Amino acid sequence: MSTTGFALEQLTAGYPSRPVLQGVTLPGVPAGTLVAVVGPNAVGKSTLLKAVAGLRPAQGRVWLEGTDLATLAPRERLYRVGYLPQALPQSTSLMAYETWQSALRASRNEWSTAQREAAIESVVATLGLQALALRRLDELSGGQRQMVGLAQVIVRAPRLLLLDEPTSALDLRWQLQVLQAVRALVRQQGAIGLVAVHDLNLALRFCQHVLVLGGGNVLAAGDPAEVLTPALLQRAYGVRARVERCSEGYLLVLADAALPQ
Ligand SMILES: Nc1ncnc2c1ncn2[C@@H]1O[C@H](COP(=O)(O)OP(=O)(O)OP(=O)(O)O)[C@@H](O)[C@H]1O
Repeated sequence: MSTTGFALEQLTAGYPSRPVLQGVTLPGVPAGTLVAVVGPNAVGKSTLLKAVAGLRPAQGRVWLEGTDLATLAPRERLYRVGYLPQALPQSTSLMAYETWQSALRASRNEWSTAQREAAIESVVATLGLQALALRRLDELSGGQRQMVGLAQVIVRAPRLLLLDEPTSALDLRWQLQVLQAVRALVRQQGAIGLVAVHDLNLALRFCQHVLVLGGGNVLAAGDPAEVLTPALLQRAYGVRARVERCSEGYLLVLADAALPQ
């Protein structure tokens, strides 16, 4: 399997004595697509993102723009792939701006100083982070630190963004602002984004593709509006749920009851 976009072929990953993902396959997702990775707690969403990032040993293939990522040298993989972990960035006395500079020094050292500053200004404007740039990380709230961490990933302009619950600490406004910005960036740059999220309404609203994990493999994948049906939600999460179109025209998941296990 080879593709101009992104694909997974028989990806198997886990931990010693705990296999988590067994042969996950996701056929070609076109460039410019934001993919929601969803599924219940402990199903392996973070493990999948770490394996794709090259941070967990894995078998199988991860295709990006026709290249099997495992064949790349670590530095080249770092250039192409940006990973935002689920845990918030470490609190340090560095200013947000300095953390963005150091992210660029680590992964874009071929860029001139002017290019790096332009990239930082662009991400600050896109995410609306003007008020945070000169603040120290150890003085920021959890949500503010999450936005600084996201900017560290985006500023490098990776071809593949792996974002593990990037909105978990954000209020309603910032959830929308961040996912709107990520969707627009992925589209404009012809990149690929994989976003692990619990909020299926965000997946329905912002993602063009959804990968539903269950039992170590893919339960369903495709257009979120077609995949996230009440039957699938019952199977994946053990809930009785409705999917209804709101007055603004968006599909919304309404979970009515947890079913007995
Ligand atoms: N470092 C580790 N060592 C051993 N097992 C681990 C480790 N990290 C995660 N696991 C296990 O791997 C499985 C998948 O975990 P993972 O974090 O990928 O799930 P997840 O779908 O992201 O969950 P959540 O929605 O709760 O964040 C879980 O059973 C978890 O306990």
